[in-house]
Amino acid sequence: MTAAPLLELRDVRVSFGPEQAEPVLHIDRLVLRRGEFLGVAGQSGAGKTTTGLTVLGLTRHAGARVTGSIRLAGEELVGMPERRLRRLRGSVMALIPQNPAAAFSPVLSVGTTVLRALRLHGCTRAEARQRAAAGMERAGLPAAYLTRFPHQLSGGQLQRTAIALASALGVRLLVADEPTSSLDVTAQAQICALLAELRAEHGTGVLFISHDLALLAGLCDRIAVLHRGRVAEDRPAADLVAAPRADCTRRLLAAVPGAAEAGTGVRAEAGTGTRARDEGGRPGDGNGDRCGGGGRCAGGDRCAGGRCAHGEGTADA
Ligand SMILES: Nc1ncnc2c1ncn2[C@@H]1O[C@H](COP(=O)(O)OP(=O)(O)OP(=O)(O)O)[C@@H](O)[C@H]1O
Repeated sequence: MTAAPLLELRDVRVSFGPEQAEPVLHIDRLVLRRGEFLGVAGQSGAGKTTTGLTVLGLTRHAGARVTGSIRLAGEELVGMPERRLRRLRGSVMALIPQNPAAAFSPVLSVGTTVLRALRLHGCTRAEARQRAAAGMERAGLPAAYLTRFPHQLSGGQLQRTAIALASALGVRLLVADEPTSSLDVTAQAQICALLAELRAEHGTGVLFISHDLALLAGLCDRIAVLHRGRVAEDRPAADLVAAPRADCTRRLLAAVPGAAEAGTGVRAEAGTGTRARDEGGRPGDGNGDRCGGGGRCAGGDRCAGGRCAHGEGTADA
């Protein structure tokens, strides 16, 4: 049985500037199901970020005109009053930005930001504290880090704190806009594994925006490739990278290091399958957890939450 769409975009057009301006984004249809990872790929300027921000109702702040239909769990977002949208952002959907510092005030401890967000969405003070600490623990960070200011955390730690908040809020939809592009491969793997845990625990659907097809291939169920604001192809990740149909997809694949030698097949190098713990967290066992990638992968079973992030297969393969 096919799961009902968590998010469905239909004939969505986004334009900036004068009334008669051509839309920079025109998506006929894009669907994300509950618990699904949908990769959104495309070269620079293709419309990836605009897609994510439009779903969250944030392009309107930049003066965009948005028409068409965006339904989240059946509720229409296009034209929704800002007040209601604000309530949904944080309780039902959230953004993990490329630069996590943007999500935190530089003059507040990250804990203050996290607790405020939780209180805003109905938690009592005690509940907020408990959920924030649990979220940090899940993200592999000591709860004591909540007392730190953003500049006292590394990019990866800050990104994990942002995900800890999303986890504490139990959001159903996460828009992750290039969340790992500024991180090293270990931190990248930690973020991917964390997102996969969110999926496993809350059934969170993730719109994962990246120009990195190898990363998306290892992490996502499906990938939609955008080209000049249109969906050029939208197919199961494995099929898309094995046999790309659109020229723009082929170009993105050609840009993956090593892809030229390996033909079109991309071996995703997204995760290492291990999740390091920062001091004060649960210590890793040094071996990493075992990978669920059908026994063919040397990673851990945290490797994208049972779905192998190494392009080797899936846990139940
Ligand atoms: N606020 C804005 N005003 C005018 N045009 C905009 C605005 N935001 C985005 N655009 C245009 O929309 C198009 C898509 O931009 P977008 O940032 O979504 O691309 P992208 O695929 O995320 O690119 P990148 O990978 O470089 O971040 C571009 O042509 C861009 O110039």
